[in-house]
Amino acid sequence: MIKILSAQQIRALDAYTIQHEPISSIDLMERACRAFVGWFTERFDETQKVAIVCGTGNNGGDGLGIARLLKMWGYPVSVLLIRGGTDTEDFKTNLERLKGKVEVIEIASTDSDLFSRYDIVIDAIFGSGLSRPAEGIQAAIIQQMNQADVIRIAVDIPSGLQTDKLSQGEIFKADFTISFQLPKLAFFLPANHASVGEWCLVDIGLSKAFIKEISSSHFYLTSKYIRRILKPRSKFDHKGTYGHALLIAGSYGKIGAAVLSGRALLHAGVGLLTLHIPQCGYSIVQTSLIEAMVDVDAHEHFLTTLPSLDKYTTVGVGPGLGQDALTIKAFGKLLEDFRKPMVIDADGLNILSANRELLRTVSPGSILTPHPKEFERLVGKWSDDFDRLEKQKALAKQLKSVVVLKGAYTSIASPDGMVYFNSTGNPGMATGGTGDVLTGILTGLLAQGYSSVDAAVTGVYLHGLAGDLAAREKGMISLIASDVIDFLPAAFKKAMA
Ligand SMILES: NC(=O)C1=CN([C@@H]2O[C@H](COP(=O)(O)OP(=O)(O)OC[C@H]3O[C@@H](n4cnc5c(N)ncnc54)[C@H](OP(=O)(O)O)[C@@H]3O)[C@@H](O)[C@H]2O)[C@H](O)CC1
Ligand SMILES: [K+]
Repeated sequence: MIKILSAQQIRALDAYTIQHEPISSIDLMERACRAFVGWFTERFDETQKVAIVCGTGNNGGDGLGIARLLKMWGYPVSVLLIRGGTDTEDFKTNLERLKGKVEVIEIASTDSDLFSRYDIVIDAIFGSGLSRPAEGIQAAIIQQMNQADVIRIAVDIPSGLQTDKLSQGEIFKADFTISFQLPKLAFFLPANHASVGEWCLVDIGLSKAFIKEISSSHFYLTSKYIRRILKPRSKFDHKGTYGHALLIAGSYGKIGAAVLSGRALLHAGVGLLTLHIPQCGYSIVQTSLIEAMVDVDAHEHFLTTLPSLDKYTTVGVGPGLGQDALTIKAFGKLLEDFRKPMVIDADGLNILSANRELLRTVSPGSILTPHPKEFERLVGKWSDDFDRLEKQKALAKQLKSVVVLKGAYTSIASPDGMVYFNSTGNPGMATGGTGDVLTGILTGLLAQGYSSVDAAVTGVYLHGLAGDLAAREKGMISLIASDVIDFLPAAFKKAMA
């Protein structure tokens, strides 16, 4: 997985690389400029008229170097320079190198058609050195860039966006952000999507030894990391090796949630599956999930009783459960009696929110899978995405469990304060039942003996990967939860290849 470092750590990484490679800072900047231009020239041809808006720090220095290289590549490029703040040495060097090659226009005020003659605007005003909201002429120019009818590309991080803190004021709204070597925490927070756009990393050869050594509590999941976790099967394995899961789900009119979750659970590789459902679901489940055993509740419509629990490796509970008073009672008894890690989702989470005394009976090592609304019921309102992240970490610590907060970059908080951001999935998955599918996958992995954190990161990754494979085949609009299950085998194969 890829470490997500703070602005301060990135500066330390810079300095370490310069010192130990060794490489001069201007040559490291040149490497960054080349990496950016490599990305750019693959996507845009020389007919594009380019404006590069530069500040006077190293982000601006990057912009000047990029201008020189693009000019060499034959692009019609101009530099718009905003003075203010100290000129860094590398900025000055690159300004010197630009003389006589590229037009540099110093701008001290905005006028409405500043960008009307360009096709692409590259933002190199501020990078990871931003320490306060953009103001004055910088803020006005950023606003002007955002209003122009151009393609907007940010160098390293959109100007005005803080790397790892709450951002305020004008922020550049990039269509693309080309970031050096490592992603920034800001990229994973929902509120920043409009500013970051589609981001990608370019390698500028920063010290791998330093990155290995430095500690971080935020990570970005990669296929390589997931591959290392997934365990291949061995010849002498048998059904028992892969656990016996109990799935408690479904109520009258919502038996589908139990079927979706059960199907996903089976495809996640569990050895045996028993579904506990109300009587109204008996023939539906026996017909649609022939590989699963069924244990029927005493009630016709919803959960009121529990089977004996000791033969089950793990329990998944919540999809389509409902919140009848008798269900709440049975759920409370489940938490009391089943003292092993379990997966709690949907109405299981809503029952916890409405009966907070039950929170202390959640078995340590469990996995909770709220979407933002369920999360708000659990922890209350948050002021911004950073506050939400802190609440997620705090809940994971309080329950000694893993909290999976579903969304564009689903985040997985472990009890020890680590947070993993998922790298798969797509908006086509915002459709009924995909949460039930995730619950099934997580329960299936937990039943096979994966640790709660490994089951959560792997399950979330595979769930999103299956959704990506399904979207590639069927498009995002028509994608439904069953498609995610259908592509789960391909996701496992791809992740283990
Ligand atoms: N390893 C790498 O990732 C490399 C990154 N490079 C590039 O370097 C920038 C970071 O450059 P830096 O000089 O640290 O800072 P910025 O260019 O982002 O900002 C310039 C200065 O602006 C001042 N500042 C901060 N906030 C504001 C504000 N709101 N208004 C006005 N001025 C502001 C601040 O100085 P102060 O003393 O005023 O705090 C900044 O120093 C990184 O993003 C990359 O693009 C290297 O090129 C190669 C390696
Ligand atoms: K920038």
